[in-house]
Amino acid sequence: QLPAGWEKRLSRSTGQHYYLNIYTKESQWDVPDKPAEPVSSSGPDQVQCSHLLVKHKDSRRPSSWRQDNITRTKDDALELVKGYREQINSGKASFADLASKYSDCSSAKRGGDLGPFGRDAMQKPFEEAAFALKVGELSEPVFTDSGVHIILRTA
Ligand SMILES: N=C(N)NCCC[C@H](NC(=O)[C@@H]1CCC/C1=C/[C@H](COP(=O)(O)O)NC=O)C(N)=O
Repeated sequence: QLPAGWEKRLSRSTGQHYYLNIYTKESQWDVPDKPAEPVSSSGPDQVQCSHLLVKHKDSRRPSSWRQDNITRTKDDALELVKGYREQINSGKASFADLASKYSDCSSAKRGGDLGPFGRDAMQKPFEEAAFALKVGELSEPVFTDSGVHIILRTA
C-alpha cells in the first residue's frame, strides 16, 4: 500500500516501476515511505488590513485630514509609530483607537481599515509586509512613499 499522494508508474524505457508525487509531479525510483504533502499555496490571494500611517515632510502627499501641512521629520514619524506600536502591544490602547486619532490616512475614519485587497493594490513595501502577516498580527514599522505605517492584518 503506497503512502497518500503517490502513484506507482511503469517506466517504458527501463521496465522498472517509479513513483510519482501527485503534488509536485516529481518522480523517484525509491518506494516512498511517507505521504506526499500538498505544496503550500503561495499565500492568500487577498488580505484585509488596518493601518496607522504617520506622514512626514518627505511624504508623497505631506498633508492629511489631521494636518494641512505636515512638517515632522521621517525620524520623528518613526518614533511616533514605535510609540503607538508599544501602546498597542502592551494593551494600553487599541489599534483602531490610535489609528482613528493619529493616522494621517483617510482610513482613520474607519479605525484604519483599508478593506480587503489583493496583490498590486498597495505600494510594494506595504503589500510585502501585509501579505507576510498572519491574521491578527501587527507589523513592524513599514516605510512607503506615503510615510511610516504599522499594519494590522484582520483577515
Ligand atoms: N485599495 C485601497 N483600499 N485604496 C487605494 C490605495 C492606493 C494605494 N495606497 C497606498 O499604497 C498607501 C499605502 C498603503 C495604504 C495607502 C494609503 C494612502 C496613503 O496616503 P497618501 O500617500 O495616498 O496620501 N491613501 C490612499 O491611497 C497606492 N497604490 O498608492
